[in-house]
Amino acid sequence: MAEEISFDQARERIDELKVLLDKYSHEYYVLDQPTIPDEEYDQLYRELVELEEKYPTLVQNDSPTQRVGGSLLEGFEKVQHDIPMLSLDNAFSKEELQDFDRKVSQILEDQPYTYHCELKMDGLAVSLKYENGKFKQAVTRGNGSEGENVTANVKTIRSIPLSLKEPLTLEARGEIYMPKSSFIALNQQREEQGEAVFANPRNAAAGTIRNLDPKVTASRNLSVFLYSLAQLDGKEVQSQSEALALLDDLGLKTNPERRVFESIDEVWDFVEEYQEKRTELPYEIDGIVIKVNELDNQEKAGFTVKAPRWAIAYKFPAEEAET
Ligand SMILES: NC(=O)c1cnc(N)c2cc(Br)sc12
Repeated sequence: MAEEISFDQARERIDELKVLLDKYSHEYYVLDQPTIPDEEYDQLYRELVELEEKYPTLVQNDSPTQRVGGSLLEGFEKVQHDIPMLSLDNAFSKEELQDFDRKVSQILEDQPYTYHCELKMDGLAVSLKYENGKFKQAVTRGNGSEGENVTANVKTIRSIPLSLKEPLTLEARGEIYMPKSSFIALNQQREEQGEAVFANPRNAAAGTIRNLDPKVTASRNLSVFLYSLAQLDGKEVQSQSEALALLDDLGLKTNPERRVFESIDEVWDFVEEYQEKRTELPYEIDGIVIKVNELDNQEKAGFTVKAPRWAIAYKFPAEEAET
């Protein structure tokens, strides 16, 4: 029997365990570079559960044990986005990318600019809000102006930290997705249980996020890639590449397959590179997102009614159905 531990000793140990478990969780789920065996993580986690059971008043809202809520959800309340979640104009050829570049060059009146290229995830778009560094709310894109509050389900996604490495208030946006391997395993399980299978990982992720039981969501191994900062208090960034570097520094998960280029021809090389590589990636992508990198240039370019003038999505040709 473990010797009796006092309230103050328990509080100290709970704080230590939270720091350790957050660190190991970041290494495993965000960096994909675990430094301890799973058994050691599980042992620390069990110790935290026991201490919190012994002293319930010491349970913190952002404790790793608080990810999966107990109760079934009634539904999803509607939430207005402070800033609309717009879609992107599409390009389907190198010539259309060159047209886009000519327009950007004209709008920026030949001021220097660079392009930030990122993978276009095939998942579901989500907005994450943190207040003073604490995870507060997750909302789906919905119709762009209004989405659904999916906080309880998103809280179960281990690659989404419940607290940031700095106490900042911000809104980060990205894509929730289901890795290909998890999609295959889930469909096998559903087939064995005589349930309808999901058509693709995007539908599986969307169906999982819209499930009314957070325990089901927690069991489905969803992940996230964040790709934009919609709001940021108390810090300044000058470019998209700096914004993503800040997300990394705060402990948020971003996609590492990204690069800055000076010309649309180099962008096209990147597009062709990933059109080849996409089948080897552990998640589905359906194109490349190309953004003017400098935020002052983005501001100068502005938006049309439905999309930014400073970004475009190159869509890969639909993959031949695997025979
Ligand atoms: N990297 C990105 O910006 C990105 C990736 N994947 C996506 N499905 C989307 C959608 C918009 Br809108 S942006 C974006």
